[in-house]
Amino acid sequence: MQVTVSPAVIKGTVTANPSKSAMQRAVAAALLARGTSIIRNPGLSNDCLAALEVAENLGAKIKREADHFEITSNGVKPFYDEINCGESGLGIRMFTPIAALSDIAITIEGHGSLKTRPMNFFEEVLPQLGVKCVTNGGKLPLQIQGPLTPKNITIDGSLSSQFLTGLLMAYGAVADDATITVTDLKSKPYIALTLQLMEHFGVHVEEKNFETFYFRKKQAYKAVEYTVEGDWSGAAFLLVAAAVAGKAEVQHLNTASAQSDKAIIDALKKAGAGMLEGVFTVNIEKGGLNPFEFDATDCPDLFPPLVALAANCKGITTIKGVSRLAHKESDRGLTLQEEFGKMGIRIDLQGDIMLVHGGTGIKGAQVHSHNDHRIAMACAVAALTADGPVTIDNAEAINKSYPEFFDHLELIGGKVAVNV
Ligand SMILES: O=C(O)C1=C[C@@H](OP(=O)(O)O)[C@@H](O)[C@H](O)C1
Ligand SMILES: C=C(OP(=O)(O)O)C(=O)O
Repeated sequence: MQVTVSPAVIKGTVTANPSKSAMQRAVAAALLARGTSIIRNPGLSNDCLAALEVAENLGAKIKREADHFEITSNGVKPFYDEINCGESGLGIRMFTPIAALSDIAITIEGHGSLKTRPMNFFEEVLPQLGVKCVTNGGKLPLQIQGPLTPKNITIDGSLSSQFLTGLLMAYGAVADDATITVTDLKSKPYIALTLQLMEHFGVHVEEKNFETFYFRKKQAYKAVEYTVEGDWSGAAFLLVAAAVAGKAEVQHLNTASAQSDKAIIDALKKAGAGMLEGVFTVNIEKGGLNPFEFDATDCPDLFPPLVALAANCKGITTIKGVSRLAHKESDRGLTLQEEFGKMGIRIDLQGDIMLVHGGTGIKGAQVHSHNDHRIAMACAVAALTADGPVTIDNAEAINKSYPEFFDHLELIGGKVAVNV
């Protein structure tokens, strides 16, 4: 799909889409529980749909109602010997240890960008927990056979927090007096979200300094009701759109959320945007547009909207944490540099630092998403203040996390044309 976004003034009200990070975790917890869980405000992005399909293949019965999903489970009891996690990094890294709770040999597949993302972790860690694991040279497909037996274990958290999320979720179902110790953990708030979700489903973990996670006694996930929060990661694009091109109200955003990407608020304040935060609503309008310094090491998904913001701020914005971007849907440091370069914005990559030379004028151009949803959305936001239309090739990439994105952009005044 090719989409053209033209310069426009932003004005309007929009409701944030459901968080795929929260939804995928809730689906996993509902699978691990015994009984029927109700998931309200469910996400329907590709990553969420993949999680629902994996949960079904691992034994859950899923019923879709008008405004919620009912997930009935009796724990992990695989129906199939293969699961497919689509393109979701969280999906594969969370469901692999969960699938390993069963003693059935399972092949774990995915497609698109997931095929190139590193999975060596499993080969190194799962055998220590009694799980046979073979990867394809550190990539997909994975062949595993459990059952996973929790032990005191030390893991490296520097590549991704998602592996730890998977182990925590799986330990939650079976561990009795076992500790996971993690060194050099990145993306810590995502672990806070995991622990919050587990607590909601009745499983408590004793966490210290995000270094040790102790499971004191055997617990069981409980089937409960859960409402998926609005997504700060997707909303970040709408908030930046308003901050550079007008004003907007974004609803259904929990300003006390554990979501990592709530940190977009800090960056917007630094850049001088006018902001009014309610409990579940953010009002935002164009302000200063000053260059800013920001550390995105623990909220790497904010890089693309931050670059769209920085492109509009006159001067050099410094964003730390580029090394976290190499293994996302694309190598995001490089793809941002390449695609914003086409729009006349210079980006320098200096080790872990990104320098965005903003305020030099954004040019209309033809850009490519590299099959990366956040690159497509960042280019669309940059288009709002460009000197002409920006045409985005492979714009359907947005479906991975935010299928409603172009509709939402239009709702607040964006000029969007889908080219046939
Ligand atoms: O747990 C999650 O929901 C996620 C964790 C982050 O990954 P890393 O821990 O690899 O940074 C983030 O980039 C990803 O989009 C979603
Ligand atoms: C990196 C992302 O997701 P995941 O790692 O779950 O595929 C993302 O949504 O930007």
